[in-house]
Amino acid sequence: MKLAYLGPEGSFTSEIASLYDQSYQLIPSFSIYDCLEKLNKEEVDLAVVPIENSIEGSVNQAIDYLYHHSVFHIQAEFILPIKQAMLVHPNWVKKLEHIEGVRTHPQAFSQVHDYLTSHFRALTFTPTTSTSEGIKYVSEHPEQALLGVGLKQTGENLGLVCLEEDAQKTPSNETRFWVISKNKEAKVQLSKTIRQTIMLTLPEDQAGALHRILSPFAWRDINLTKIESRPLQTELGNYYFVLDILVEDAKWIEQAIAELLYHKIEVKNLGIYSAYRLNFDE
Ligand SMILES: O=C(O)C(=O)C[C@]1(C(=O)O)C=C[C@@H](O)C=C1
Repeated sequence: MKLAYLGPEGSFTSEIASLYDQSYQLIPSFSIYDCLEKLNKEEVDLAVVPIENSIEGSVNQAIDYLYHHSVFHIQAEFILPIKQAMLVHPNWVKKLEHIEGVRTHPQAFSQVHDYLTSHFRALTFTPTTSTSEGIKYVSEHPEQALLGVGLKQTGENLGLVCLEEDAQKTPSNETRFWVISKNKEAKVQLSKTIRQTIMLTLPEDQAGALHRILSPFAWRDINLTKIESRPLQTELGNYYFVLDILVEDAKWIEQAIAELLYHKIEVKNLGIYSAYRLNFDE
């Protein structure tokens, strides 16, 4: 069985992929879109993708793909602490004033933007499909005065020097990842947090839409951990909604969903899954 992840090896996503289930063959993929396409075309059994970061918010490419394509099931959620290391080729360690650019994933770039502006002059930012892709480029181009950003270990394995281990804006930087399947529903394991995610589409021009979405949950005392609207990509002003629900009693959630359906709200159910917070420092 195969599991697609955002590669190359050494990305934050690969950390999750390699600890998920050792029996899967890991398939590094070029982008989040590519991972989910492989899953949708059933070339792999699972895909692991980043969903949300505590500094930068949702990973829209992943959320939108799940809404616009097929039926997917979330198998599990992992929350990983993210330490963004600032990495440079040894050639440039003593000549940091010559650094001209940074090559990394846009999420990582935003997370370390403050560090870059306070330590370097204006740098050219070149987006890469993952942090590990950027780090690999920096290590393979010693003649270019560049910085890579991402996992310290990935940089050091490729011969780069770490200038700063924790270059992100805030000390608590975390990213949520989902392990996703296409046809297989999740077997929910016992965990501290059990969540359910649904995506909602409203009938056109409904007055009090947000109220209609929230009230079935509010009066049943169901805890929502996130609500977000995303453009439907039809025309300006049309949205779909993503709700993360804390599962305490699944029966009440079923009833709330039935109420939504009664109001002609379309519900795409990504299922009930266990959520785990990882901390490698403990
Ligand atoms: O580029 C990586 O290493 C990834 O795994 C992607 C990703 C993301 O898209 O959010 C994952 C965690 C960090 O927030 C930065 C980048």
